[in-house]
Amino acid sequence: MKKKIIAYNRVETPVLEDLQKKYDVYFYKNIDTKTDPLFLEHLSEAQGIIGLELEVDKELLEHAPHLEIVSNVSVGHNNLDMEQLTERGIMATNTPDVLTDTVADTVFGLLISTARRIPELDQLVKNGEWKTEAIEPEYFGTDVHHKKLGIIGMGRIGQAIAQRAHFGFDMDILYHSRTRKPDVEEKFSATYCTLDELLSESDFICLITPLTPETEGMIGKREFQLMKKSGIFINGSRGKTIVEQDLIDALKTSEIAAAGLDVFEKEPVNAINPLLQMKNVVTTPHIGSSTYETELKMSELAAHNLEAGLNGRKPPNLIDESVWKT
Ligand SMILES: NC(=O)c1ccc[n+]([C@@H]2O[C@H](COP(=O)([O-])OP(=O)(O)OC[C@H]3O[C@@H](n4cnc5c(N)ncnc54)[C@H](O)[C@@H]3O)[C@@H](O)[C@H]2O)c1
Ligand SMILES: O=C(O)[C@H](O)CO
Repeated sequence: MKKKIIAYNRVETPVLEDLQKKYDVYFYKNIDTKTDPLFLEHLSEAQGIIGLELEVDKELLEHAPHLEIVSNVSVGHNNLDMEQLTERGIMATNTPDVLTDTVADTVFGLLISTARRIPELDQLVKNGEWKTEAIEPEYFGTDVHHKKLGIIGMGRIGQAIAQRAHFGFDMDILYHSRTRKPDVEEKFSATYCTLDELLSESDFICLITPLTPETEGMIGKREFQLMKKSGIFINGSRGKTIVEQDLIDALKTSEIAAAGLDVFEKEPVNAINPLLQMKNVVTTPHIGSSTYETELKMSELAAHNLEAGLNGRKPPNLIDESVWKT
C-alpha cells in the first residue's frame, strides 16, 4: 500500500508531481489546521508531512499516530515542537545551504534599498513628483560602502552577508553569535563583539538568527536605544526575534533612522500596521528565499529528506539526530 503524505503550503509543482507518482499526497494551503475535518482525517493516516510553516505542535501530533517524518521546506524550524517530535521518535528535517546565497541577496537588497531610499524614490518618480532637474537634498540617501555592518547570527546566511559586505562593499564587519568563529574573522576581517558593542557601533545591523526561546524578542526598546540615531536595522530572521512595537516606537522617535524588514510578528502583516505607513521602512513579504531556482532546490531537498526517512534511510538534514536509530 502507498504511504500517505500531507503536503502543506509550498512544494514546487515538479516535486509535488513526482511525489504523487509514488505516494498518496494530500495538498493543503491556507486552511485552519486545527479544525479542517478533511485535513485532520488525512493527518490521522499520514506517515509523512512536507511543507512550509505548518505549526507542528502537541495538539497536531495527537492527530497523527502514524507520522514518521516532518520535512520542512525551509531552513527555519521554529514551527516545529522539537521536544514533542523527539519524544515520539518522529524525524524532522529542514533545508539548509541551498537557500543561503539567495537569502543573503535579499537581506543585502533590503539594506541597499533602505539606505538609498529606492522604493520611496521609485514612487516619487512614478507619481510625477520629480519636479526639479537636480533632485533636492531632502531625498539623498546614505552610503553603504565603507560603512560598519553588524551581523547578529554569524551562521550560514550571516557569513554570506559578510562575504557580500566585505568583498563587494568594503564594509567593516562586526559580528555577534553564540560562538566565536576565527575562520570567519580571518576571511572577512570581521571583529567579534558583545551584542551591546555591536548595536552601538554599527551603521547597519542585520539580524539573521533562528527564532528560539533565547532569541525571541532579543531586540527591543533597550537595544534600539543603543543603536546610532543614523542606524539602519534589517531583519531577515523571524518577526518575533524583535519586539515589533519597540521598533515602531524607535522609528517614531527617531531613535534609529530606518528599517528593512522581510519578516513580521504576524504574517501576513496586518494592513494597519504602522510600519507600513513609514517612508523610512522598506518591506518585503517574507521572500528571503523566494526565487524560482532556490524554491525548487528547497522542495527537492525536502522531498529527498522525506523519502529517505520514509524508506529507512537516514535523511541528510535531520534536525535532531538522536531520533535516528541505526
Ligand atoms: N527571511 C527569510 O525568508 C529567511 C530565509 C531563510 C532563513 N531565515 C532565517 O535565518 C535563520 C538563520 O539561518 P542559517 O541557515 O544562517 O542558520 P545557521 O544555524 O547557520 O545560523 C544561525 C546563527 O545564529 C546564531 N545564534 C543562535 N542563537 C543566537 C543568539 N542567541 N545570539 C546570537 N547568535 C545566535 C548561531 O550561533 C548561528 O551562527 C533561520 O533559522 C531562519 O529563521 C529567514
Ligand atoms: O526559514 C526559511 O527557510 C524561510 O524563512 C522559509 O521561507
